[in-house]
Amino acid sequence: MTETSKIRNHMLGRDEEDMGDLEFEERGMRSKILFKSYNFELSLRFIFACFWVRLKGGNPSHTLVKHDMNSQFFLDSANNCMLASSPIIRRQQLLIRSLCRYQNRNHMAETKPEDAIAADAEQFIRRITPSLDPNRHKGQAGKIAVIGGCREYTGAPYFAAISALKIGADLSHVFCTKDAGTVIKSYSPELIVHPVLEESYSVRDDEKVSVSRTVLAEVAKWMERFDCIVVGPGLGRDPFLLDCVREIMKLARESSVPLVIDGDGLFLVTDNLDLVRGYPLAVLTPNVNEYKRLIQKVLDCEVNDQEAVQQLLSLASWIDGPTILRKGKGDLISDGDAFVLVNNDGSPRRCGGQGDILSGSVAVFSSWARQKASALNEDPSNSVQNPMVLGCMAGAVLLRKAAALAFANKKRATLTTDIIECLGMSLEKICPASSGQT
Ligand SMILES: NC(=O)C1=CN([C@@H]2O[C@H](COP(=O)(O)OP(=O)(O)OC[C@H]3O[C@@H](n4cnc5c(N)ncnc54)[C@H](OP(=O)(O)O)[C@@H]3O)[C@@H](O)[C@H]2O)[C@@H](O)CC1
Ligand SMILES: Nc1ncnc2c1ncn2[C@@H]1O[C@H](COP(=O)(O)OP(=O)(O)OP(=O)(O)O)[C@@H](O)[C@H]1O
Ligand SMILES: [Mg+2]
Repeated sequence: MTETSKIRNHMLGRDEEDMGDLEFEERGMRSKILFKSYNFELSLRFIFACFWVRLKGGNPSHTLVKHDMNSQFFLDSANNCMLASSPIIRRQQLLIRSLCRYQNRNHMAETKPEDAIAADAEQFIRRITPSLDPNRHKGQAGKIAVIGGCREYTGAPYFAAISALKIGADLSHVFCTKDAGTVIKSYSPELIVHPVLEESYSVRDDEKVSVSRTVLAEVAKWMERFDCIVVGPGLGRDPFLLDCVREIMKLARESSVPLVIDGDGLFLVTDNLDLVRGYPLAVLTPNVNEYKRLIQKVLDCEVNDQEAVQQLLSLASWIDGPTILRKGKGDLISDGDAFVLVNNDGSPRRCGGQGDILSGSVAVFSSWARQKASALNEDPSNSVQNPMVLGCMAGAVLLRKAAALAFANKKRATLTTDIIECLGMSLEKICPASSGQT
């Protein structure tokens, strides 16, 4: 008998008719069970049934109980049950209420909440950006790697990697396919390019195992030197290539190297959620399509913009660790606990590549935030100060400022390279190079 059948049987008890308005689904991955009910009592009965079944040896790894829009229970793999009264849920609700208040106040034109949020974010950027101290050596301001770049896409990994340098990282590497290597090198001598990845068309079936090992070894040599790895810009969807990248991600996780996952990296992760599940050093940066796929896969429903905040919190709770930055007109960020909306002015141009700038920026800022947190001995498990959330917030604010500045200069002709050129000036306005802050 499956765990869900046991739970269902236990819940049914004597009075089967009480189960009237239940929606009960068994999910494929790791016996996830989603239970929705508008009946509070039934939700509680479900939780007790789960505990009972687990006590008897069952172990559904994640159980989400939704009881209308106002409360939610989440049982994690350690059988900890977050009830509606838990601090985490209370904080979620508080943040949602604050957001609503902001929206209302905005309607009444009393204050501009986006300005207030942007000001907080700018203060935070000032706090984490390292000073240009002559005593620091190369590498201390960040070593970033981008895994991406194939025959079709050479722009995306370049945009991500060069943005990291323009913001202030010391070294930026790109791991791409052989075809893409020379092209990316020719865009910039600043990037360290490793053309080590292979696509199916260039590898015979009988070579695949050994080629895959070689690729992993090539990346492994460098792995622990990186402060953050961006996986996915311009990676493409070749199955052999994605298999190799999956192994690289496992290795990065074993080595506790933070990951920013974007573009085709999200395509890979959406079908292999265990790569990031329970990993708080991962950031997912989905665009509209990528978010839709994630929501369908994880929550098994459609994107609901009326409940955007709640849905993002649920998604992050399910994935249990990573921070999610949902890109769009406003950038929504959550790690399942904290929630941030970034919506300072950007550019009305939607040219391709802006998400790539963002992924490189988030990699740098989250590395700086982690560095600052460890220098101050801040508790990294305190998610109010989750450096990955703060890195997302800083990256989104800066990208939008740079995009606004580029648009002011170039109008309809604004391209991604123009925005990259404005990163330095935008950061300078927030955090002047001569300010000497530490
Ligand atoms: N200058 C550059 O080099 C730039 C390169 N870029 C790079 O492009 C890559 C894709 O990112 P994107 O943002 O275009 O994908 P997105 O909006 O999810 O999909 C749009 C539609 O296309 C489809 N589709 C995509 N890939 C497909 C495939 N291989 N084969 C078949 N279908 C595919 C997709 O279909 P679906 O995902 O629904 O299956 C959806 O309908 C990614 O690596 C990104 O980094 C960008 O960063 C921009 C600048
Ligand atoms: N409607 C909008 N108004 C203002 N800014 C936006 C809007 N949509 C997106 N952005 C900004 O552009 C950034 C990139 O979002 P976008 O949806 O273009 O990503 P993407 O599709 O992954 O980009 P890429 O072409 O690099 O793959 C967002 O983080 C946001 O700051
Ligand atoms: Mg993208």
